[in-house]
Amino acid sequence: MGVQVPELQFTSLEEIPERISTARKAFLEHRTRDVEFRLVQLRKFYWAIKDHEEEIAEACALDLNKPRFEVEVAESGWLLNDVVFTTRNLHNWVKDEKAEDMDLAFKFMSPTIRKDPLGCVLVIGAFNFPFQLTLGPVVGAIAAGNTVVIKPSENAPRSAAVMQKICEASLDPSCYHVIQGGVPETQALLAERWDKIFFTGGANVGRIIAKAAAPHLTPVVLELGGINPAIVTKNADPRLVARRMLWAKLLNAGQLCTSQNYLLVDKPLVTDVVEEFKKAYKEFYPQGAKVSPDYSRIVNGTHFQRLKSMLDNTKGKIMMGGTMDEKELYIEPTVVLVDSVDDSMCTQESFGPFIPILPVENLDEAISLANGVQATPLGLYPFGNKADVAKIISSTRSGGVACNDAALHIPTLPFGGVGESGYGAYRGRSSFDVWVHRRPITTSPGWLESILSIRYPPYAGKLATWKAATALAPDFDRSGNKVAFGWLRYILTLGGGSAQAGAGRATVVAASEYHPLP
Ligand SMILES: NC(=O)c1ccc[n+]([C@@H]2O[C@H](COP(=O)([O-])OP(=O)(O)OC[C@H]3O[C@@H](n4cnc5c(N)ncnc54)[C@H](O)[C@@H]3O)[C@@H](O)[C@H]2O)c1
Ligand SMILES: CC1=C(/C=C/C(C)=C/C=C/C(C)=C/C=C/C=C(C)/C=C/C=C(C)/C=C/C=C(\C)C=O)C(C)(C)CCC1
Repeated sequence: MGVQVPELQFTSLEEIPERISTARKAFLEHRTRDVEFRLVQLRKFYWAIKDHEEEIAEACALDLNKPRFEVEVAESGWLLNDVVFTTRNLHNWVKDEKAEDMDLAFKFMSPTIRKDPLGCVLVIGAFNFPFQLTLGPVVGAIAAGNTVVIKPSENAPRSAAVMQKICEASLDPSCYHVIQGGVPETQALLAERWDKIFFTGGANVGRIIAKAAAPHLTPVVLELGGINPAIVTKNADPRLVARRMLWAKLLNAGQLCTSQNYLLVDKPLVTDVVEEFKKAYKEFYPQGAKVSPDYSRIVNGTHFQRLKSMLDNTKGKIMMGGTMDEKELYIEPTVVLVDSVDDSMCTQESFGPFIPILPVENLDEAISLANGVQATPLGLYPFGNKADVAKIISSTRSGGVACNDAALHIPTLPFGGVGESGYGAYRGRSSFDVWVHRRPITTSPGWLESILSIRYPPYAGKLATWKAATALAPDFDRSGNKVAFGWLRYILTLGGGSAQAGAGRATVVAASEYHPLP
């Protein structure tokens, strides 16, 4: 350690519109259209992240007391891999796609899908994994050819300052801008028109973002939190449950949007699960979490007080942990046995190291409670045998599911919420897809004019030909049942059927309509 980390300086409010207009102008001048330009930006970005790894670690330590291992796995190392993965695949992702499922009649128009950049976009980051969650979406936005304005969270100020340094050291200053600030600066950004806004944070601010975007018809991605359940059936292994669930609450001291908020545990397993939590805690932190270099702190006093009042107000029984130190913003990993989902430990997203356990009679009760607490959380963590897990997945909804695990998300799988946990997904290829418009392009050759002339007035006598050429015949009856061998009948009668059959007819009928141009 010992590297100097810059202080965060807020951007002046007057400067914000000018910076946005520079970014917009750069897009309108097509500077980011060229794929080689994007690749060079990403490659320079990679080396800037690499060159600032010490500062990233120091900033994360100052902001959150984040352990070096977690920084390298989930911040700098995560981003470095993300950039390499993107640069390796970008030539493939940007390629025009041949449109699928096309009727032969339209194949002559060479239908393709172009992946067009959206324009000038805004990324607003969160504090908890500041580098990953702010610059991760930016990697995709650059790859897709957008110009980007980046607003890191002011709640991780040192990380925000280092992000600015990294961006300014590597990225084209006309296309990519970092704006620093809190609520007034974010509101100044939101007053402008964007081609997409990508927000990671809580649902309350998410609503503010969506409202601000609506008058401009700006599409929004909302990566929000969730009151994520873990469901533990009688067939689960208590040791595995405890080790994995505890891990999700040790990472960044539980300030992790994918960590479980509460556990619904089959009654006969509760004692064993609690005992295994104690064993795992002892194993992970033999001297306790407070003196360990491998345990983060709560980000600030406001969040500390919020968490403290959750614990103060619980009617549950503390089974493990429960200590805290406001001066150090330290809260111990804490297991609480509760008797209702209405307990203060379960009614809100803790975003901290709390592990409330609610005993349940059976799996049906667990599913019903989970759906009642929040029907669309960000993550869901079922523990049990194959049949239990299958039943849980098919009776619930969530952004993602990690069976027999906690908080896990493979870095290149699409990641995003559903319903109350947000909308839109990124990571891996989805980080590119989320930032492009799939623009269908067709080209109608001149020689097709005689066939296409069926669309022009006068219409008299043309409808029957049109229908015969284009109508798809159903392969199902009025009761909704699939008709066996329906396709054969349609082909034999030239009455419709599959796309291929329709295409054949279209060509035959259109050819019969052929009249040379006058
Ligand atoms: N789905 C995900 O990927 C993900 C990741 C991390 C965090 N989260 C969620 O984020 C929440 C915690 O993160 P946070 O506290 O940084 O989020 P937050 O909701 O406080 O949002 C932070 C951002 O919003 C801005 N902001 C705050 N109030 C505003 C207002 N009134 N008007 C305009 N802008 C405003 C801040 O300047 C900051 O940039 C948790 O709910 C967590 O679950 C979700
Ligand atoms: C190592 C070898 C192998 C493979 C081993 C495997 C598969 C190990 C897997 C380890 C995992 C899953 C480690 C995960 C660590 C994650 C950390 C520290 C933190 C992540 C935080 C994240 C993503 C935060 C996100 C936050 C969000 C979205 C919101 O708040 C073999 C078996 C292949 C070969 C031998 C060697």
